[in-house]
This record gives sequence, C-alpha cells and structure tokens, in this order.
Amino acid sequence: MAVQLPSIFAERMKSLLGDEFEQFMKSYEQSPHAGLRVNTLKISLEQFKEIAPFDMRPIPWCGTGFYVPHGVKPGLHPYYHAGLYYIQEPSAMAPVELLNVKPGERVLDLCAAPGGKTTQIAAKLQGKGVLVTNDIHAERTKALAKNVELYGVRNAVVLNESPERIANAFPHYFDKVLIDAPCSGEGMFRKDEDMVKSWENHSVEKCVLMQRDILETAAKLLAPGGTIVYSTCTFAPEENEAMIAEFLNINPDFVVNDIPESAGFAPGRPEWVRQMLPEKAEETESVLEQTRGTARLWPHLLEGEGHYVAVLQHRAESFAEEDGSQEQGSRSQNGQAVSSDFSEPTELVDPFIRASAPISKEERKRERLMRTESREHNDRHTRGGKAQGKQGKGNERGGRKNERSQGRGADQASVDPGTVYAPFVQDNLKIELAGETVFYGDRVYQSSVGAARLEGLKVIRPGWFMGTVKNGRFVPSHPLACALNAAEAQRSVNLSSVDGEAVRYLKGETLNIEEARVERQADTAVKGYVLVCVDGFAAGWGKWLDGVLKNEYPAGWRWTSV
Ligand SMILES: C[S@@+](CC[C@H](N)C(=O)[O-])C[C@H]1O[C@@H](n2cnc3c(N)ncnc32)[C@H](O)[C@@H]1O
Repeated sequence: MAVQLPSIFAERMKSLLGDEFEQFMKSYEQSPHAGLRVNTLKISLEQFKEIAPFDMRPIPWCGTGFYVPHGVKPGLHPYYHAGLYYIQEPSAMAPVELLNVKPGERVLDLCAAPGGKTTQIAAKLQGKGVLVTNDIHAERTKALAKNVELYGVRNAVVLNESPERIANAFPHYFDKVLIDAPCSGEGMFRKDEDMVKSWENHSVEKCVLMQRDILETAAKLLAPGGTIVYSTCTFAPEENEAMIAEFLNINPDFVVNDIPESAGFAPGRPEWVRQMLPEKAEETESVLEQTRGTARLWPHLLEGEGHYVAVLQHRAESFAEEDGSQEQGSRSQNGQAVSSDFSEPTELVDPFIRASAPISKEERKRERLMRTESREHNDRHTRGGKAQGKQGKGNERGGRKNERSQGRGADQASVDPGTVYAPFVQDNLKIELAGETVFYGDRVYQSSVGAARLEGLKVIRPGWFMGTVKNGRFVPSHPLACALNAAEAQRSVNLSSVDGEAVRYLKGETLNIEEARVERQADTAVKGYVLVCVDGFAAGWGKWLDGVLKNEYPAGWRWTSV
C-alpha cells in the first residue's frame, strides 16, 4: 500500500465499515483521480471539448467537470493561463453542484481559499448576482484573489474576515452559503500524504469546535428560505453527521434536503453517531435520522477522494414567525439599497453615479465620505505620505479608519480617479459597467455590493479590479483583461497556443506584431492598450506601438516552466 495510514484512523474505519473495510483499504492502492472543471465564464463546454488539448472523461456529478488521464499536466498549457479551466479534485466539485446556484443570487463562500469552489460558484452565477468569498487566513486569500482574477470573475468580493464579522455586515443577506469547512482531512490521505502528517495537529476535536462556530454563524448570514451547503473532506462522524444533527437540533427552522443516491454518492450514516457518540446521539435523536439524507463520497465507491456533503434548507416561514417580519430579508436590509443584481448595468455616461437603485441618505453620505477620503488620501501622498501600509498592496480595508492605514506610493498624482477612469473605459472598452464604482486610494473597482456594505471589514478585493491611477493616468489591471472577451476590447491581438508565440507572451517577452494583426474598428487608432488573447481567449494586456507589443503580463503571473 502506497499510503501509510495512522493506525488509530484505520482501526476506527474498520469498526465503522465492517465488511466494507477491505474494499475501502484497497482504494489506497490506486492513484488518486485528477480532474479539471471548464470555466464557462470564458468558454462554452462545447467549444472547450473541441479544443481540449488532452483526453477527458466526464465526471458524473459535475456537468463541467472532467477526469484527465494520469500524467497529463493541465497546468502546463497556455489555456490554463487563459483561465479556461480550474484543476480540481473530482469529489471537491460535488458541494457546489448541490448548492444549486442560479444566476442573480447572492452567494457566500465562507471558507474559500484557494478558490476552487468559488470559481465554480462564479461560473454558475454567470456574472449575475453577488459572490462574497472569504477566508480567515490572510496568506491563503492571496491565492483566492488570484484565482478569482485568473478565472475572469467580475462580481466577486474577496474578504479576509471571521464569519462573525461578516454576519454583522451582511445579516440574513445571502440566498446560498457554502461552508467548505476546515476539517481533519482524512478523505485526502490518498491524494496528499502531508494530510496524514498534519492529521495529529488538526485533531478531530479541534476541527469540531471551528465547524460548530462557522455553521452557527452561517445561519445568521442566510436569507429566509436560503440554503447552506456544508462539506468536509473527512470521514469522522463527529465532523459530519454529528455536526449536522447538532445544528438541526439547535436550529429547528432548518431541514436536511435529501441528496439523491446517484453517481456513486452513498447516504449519511446516523448509526455511526449512535455507535461512536452515544451522548450526542441521545441529545439529537429527534433530528439525527435526517442525516441519512446527507451524502458520503467514498474512494472505493466512486472515482474521487473522500468527502461529505449536507444540504441544509431554511424554512422561510419560521423566520417570519421568529422575527415578526421579513424586513431583514435578503432584498430589503436595514433600509439600505444595495445593488442586488450585478447584471444591471449602470450608465456609462457617468460610471460614478450608480443608476441601478435609489440609494439611502446614509449610503449617499458614506459614498461622499469614501470619495473625500480617496482625494485626501492622494493629497497626503503627494505631500510625501508613507508608502506601503501594513496590509500590503494587494489588500483593501473598507471604511475610513482602514483606508487611512492603507498607505500608497508617495508619487501618486492627486488626480481624482474618476476623471481618468471614465475616459479610459470609453476609449478602450466596449462594455457596460455593472455595480458600483469604488475607489480605494488609487485603485478602481466595480463592486457588486458597494463600498458602504464593506465598511470596517478587511477587504482583499471590493470587486472587479479595473486598474490604478498612476502619474495622472489610468493603468488597466490584469484582472480587467482576464475577465474580458476579445469583442469587449477596442483593440485585440490573437496569439496561437501551438506556435510558441502565446508562451513567449506568457513568459513576459516583447513581441513584434505587425499593424494588420491588431483587431480594431477602422476608426480606432492602432496605438494603445491591446487585449492579448490566446486562441481567442483573453490572457492579459499589451501596449502596441510601431510594430512592437510591449508586454504588460504581470511578473508574478508569468509562465516559469521551460
Ligand atoms: C477545505 S479548505 C477550503 C477549500 C476551498 N473551499 C476550495 O475549494 O478551494 C478550508 C478553508 O477554511 C479556512 N478557514 C479555517 N477556519 C476558518 C474560519 N473560522 N472562517 C473562515 N475560513 C476558515 C482555511 O483557511 C481553509 O482555507
């Protein structure tokens, strides 16, 4: 057997699985299955099947998921850099499928880094609605933000917060909440031997404490009638059926939505709670049987690693009974109008006035405050402010106090970002901006939730990062390019993935591109920012001048393999 399993773990599994144990152990002799999920924000499934550079076989529980053969390295293809797919363990695709996200909804991914499930949710939303994605570990939010950006997500807000603080800012706001909980990781032993090593440190007991808190807080974030999907990649009943039974016991306004036993999904095992945790079983007996409708994904019963998923449905009527009104609901919160649908375009004429919904007095005041701060901030820096705040350049903090602590380069011009952003959009893009334009110092974002809602939170990205004001000019960001398609840019150039040109661009090289190759309308000047595409899919910016395409692909993103 390739993987050395901890003996306590093996003994427990033997006692739980009985006759099935031998089959379970045999699964550890096989290699883990590799998968990818097509990013339908950038390419249709049909189109990807036509151009897929490797063999693929469908994953039964995820319409956009495919197994790839062992030895294939999808991360070493230009299409990966163009964000056409996300490399994801097949079982890990199940929770979002079961969350049943629809375009236009408000969705929270509470434990999200590095972002596999966030990018899956984003694809389901198709740019419509709100996606708030969060992780409590600051370091891990870097990968989360990068994946959100690489996959061309326009309507996401990335936070680095505790669930409790998010619940204060977004009470009963979300239609769907995903909790891909921190867990003891037993289901990943075959895929990642480090998980075996860290199993002792991430003891089941420790994880149970975190999961309990997170689940309880998720209930405060959910809108009446909403759905929570709770998932782990562990087998321990304490973290699975027992956790769900405890939640149902404390929250009688929730029920388990049964997951059909198809595609190799096996039912939850309430009897294991009775066997291993008799006190917990006694305390939760009235609801425990519901956990049979949750799902266990077993490595010996399907082609994927070990996972657990529970779908928890809130009964909307119980919310009205408890609160006496629906006022806290997702569509009318505290009298604040929040742009609820990111698909609603704002007028391009003045992208700084949100046209989608009437805004409250308080919100107007906050927006004025944000703009004033932005100006004050730039003024401070032109007078020689302190460079690079504690949070690091990639982080934003909502609100006055935090904005002050941010810090920007002292060389920034005191220009109002609005005066250079709008002309850039008009001259270089063919899109209607959705959501609210938000300024954080010299950085400009389009936000699906707006600035007021984020006040005081540790915000990594308040929205789609459009660009930065540098020396009085607007410089478009890489994430802006990633989320565009060729038709949305005034100028684009196409590079082929097979003749080496795309890889040279991804490595950061300057390319010679003759004028005729720059796609544009007859009346558009050829000189300027060009959206660089790989086989037609946006990968980054270049700046064209006199037959030379200056490479704007960011250093930290470059292709480093030979
Ligand atoms: C299983 S991983 C998430 C994987 C991710 N959903 C994906 O698909 O890529 C669990 C994550 O929960 C985060 N986490 C741990 N405790 C948390 C808490 N109290 N609140 C929010 N996130 C937490 C961890 O930092 C970790 O990144």
